[in-house]
Amino acid sequence: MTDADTTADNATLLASLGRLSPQLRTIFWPLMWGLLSALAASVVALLVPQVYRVLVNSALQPGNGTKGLWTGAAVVLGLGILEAGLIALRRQFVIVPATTVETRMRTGFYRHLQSLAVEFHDRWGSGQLLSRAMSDLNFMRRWLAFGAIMLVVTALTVAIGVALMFAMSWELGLIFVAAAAPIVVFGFRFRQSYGLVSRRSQDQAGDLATAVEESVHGIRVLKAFGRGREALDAFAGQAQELQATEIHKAKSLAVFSLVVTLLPELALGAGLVVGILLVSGGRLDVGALVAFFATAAVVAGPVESMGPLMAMTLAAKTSLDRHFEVMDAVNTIADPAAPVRLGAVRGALEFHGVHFHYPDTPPGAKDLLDGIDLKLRPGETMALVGVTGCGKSSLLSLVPRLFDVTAGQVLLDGTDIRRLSLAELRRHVSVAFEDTTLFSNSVRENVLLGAADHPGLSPEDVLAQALDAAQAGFAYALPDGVDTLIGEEGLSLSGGQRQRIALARAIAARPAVLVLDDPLSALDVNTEERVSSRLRAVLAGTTTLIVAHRPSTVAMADRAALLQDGRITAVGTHAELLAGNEHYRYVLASLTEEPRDLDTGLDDELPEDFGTGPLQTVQKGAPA
Ligand SMILES: Nc1ncnc2c1ncn2[C@@H]1O[C@H](COP(=O)(O)OP(=O)(O)OP(=O)(O)O)[C@@H](O)[C@H]1O
Repeated sequence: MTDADTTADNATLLASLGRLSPQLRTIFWPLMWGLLSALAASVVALLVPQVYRVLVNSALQPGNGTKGLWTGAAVVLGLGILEAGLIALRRQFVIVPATTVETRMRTGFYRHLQSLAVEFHDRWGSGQLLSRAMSDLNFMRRWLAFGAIMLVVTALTVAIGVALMFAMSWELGLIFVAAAAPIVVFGFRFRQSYGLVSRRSQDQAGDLATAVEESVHGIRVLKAFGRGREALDAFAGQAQELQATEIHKAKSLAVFSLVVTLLPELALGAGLVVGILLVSGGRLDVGALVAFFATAAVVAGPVESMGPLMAMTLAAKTSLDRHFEVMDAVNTIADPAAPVRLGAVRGALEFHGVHFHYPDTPPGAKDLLDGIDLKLRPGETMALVGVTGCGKSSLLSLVPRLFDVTAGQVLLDGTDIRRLSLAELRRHVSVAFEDTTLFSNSVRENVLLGAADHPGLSPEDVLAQALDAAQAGFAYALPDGVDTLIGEEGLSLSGGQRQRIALARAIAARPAVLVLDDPLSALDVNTEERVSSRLRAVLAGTTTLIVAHRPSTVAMADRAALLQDGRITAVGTHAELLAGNEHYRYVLASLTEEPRDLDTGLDDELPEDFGTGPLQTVQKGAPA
């Protein structure tokens, strides 16, 4: 569970449920009609005992025959059919509005997740987000369509039923209420304890979902290291914790239900004795006594269902609290109030006095980036070199504003990137990470994910050029060519193939600034050389900042910058730095030429019809 989860919202029930009101405004009338239908069904159910009363009293009158009996039976049957029809009507009224609210809230949740900064996603487990997006909203819908309406209707049914009982006999009414009062007190205490345990269970279910998600993702590592047993043990432990919570939950619900069922039964027993005494004393007629017990039977159902309905309402509160915990998370990386528009971008990138530390850095600790000054000329390729963990990836993540600087500025063509809209910034800046993420889509859709319209170039041209530049021609030889499904639910690609698709994606966006976080690490030296030489041509007009883990990657850059102790301590050509900087030589010596995930590139032969014409160079801002 994350820190964020522990902020268990202590908002009152009404305050939490009240947050639904903006959603309810648009579905107010269908919901009202649903409520009225349910209420009418209850009133009809309460009318039946009154018919019994008339029936019994008239049937017991000497000489009345059976005529009234049949009429009474027909009325009871008619009321029964009416009640069933009204219940069906309630379902009809609420089903569309409730699912509409659920869909709307789920879409809003997804939109909000997309907009939240990486820093938020670092803190929250994916299972927690998944369970909030799916099961919590699903539960909220069920509560809205059934629980909320039935709670109101149940309370009103009990109130009307008790009033009718008092009207028939205040003595019997008092006995029933005497039994109902402890239920209210007990119900109130139950509300508090059940709310806590229900929250715990929902959080634990979210953690369990995270565990499943992580082990599915990491199945290769778990298998390769033979850690399946440990993962299973850890999972079983978590599952048992959830089981214990669920048992606790079920037990407290069982105790509540016991009290709620037992007390009315005791009241009915006592009522029967008192009722017979009243009838024999002539203070109550037999019809009223029968009607009283028939009404008590109708009201007993709602009284018994009060517990589960209250519990459902509390769980719905928990679900809503969990939903709004995410919705209330502030987007720390947002558009400025009045964004500056850059127009044509040259691609001059500058880090000016940049400081940065992650949000979880202890106070007083030295910044990870401690005053970075670095200028990249338009069209220049700059390699970023430094020992492992010195902050290279972190520095790169500042350019597309995955994180914001904590001090200083990152400037694009002299403008602080925080003054641009995120959409504009990310149109100009494209990224490829070492750790590639491909979506469950075709190669084409993955590559063209961020591709903008380019005058004079069809999407097919952009795709072909990007695949060529990334030396990812193997895509044409896949079973369905570039329409082959890849990603989690598609064809498995090698590490190097994935990297090249991701690189093609970054290139297809044809950005002014390309940020590459060691995107060639999984390639063998020969393939890397081919990719590098194509990249050099393709990136001729694109400013590129590339993290290099291998000397060959450094060699393709115009200049290299050395990141050391949070600062850029040297900038120059590879040859200059090699000749004049000891730390640079030390870092380069520690870099390996071996790819971490060997990808031979043997499958890279291009189909005959690919790339036979003069290949166009992807130049920013101008059609090739
Ligand atoms: N999201 C994060 N939250 C908190 N700390 C982080 C986060 N990402 C990285 N760090 C920490 O910041 C430091 C620098 O990490 P970074 O990935 O930027 O280094 P790097 O130079 O790119 O390393 P490498 O060469 O091994 O890829 C590390 O100590 C790392 O643990």
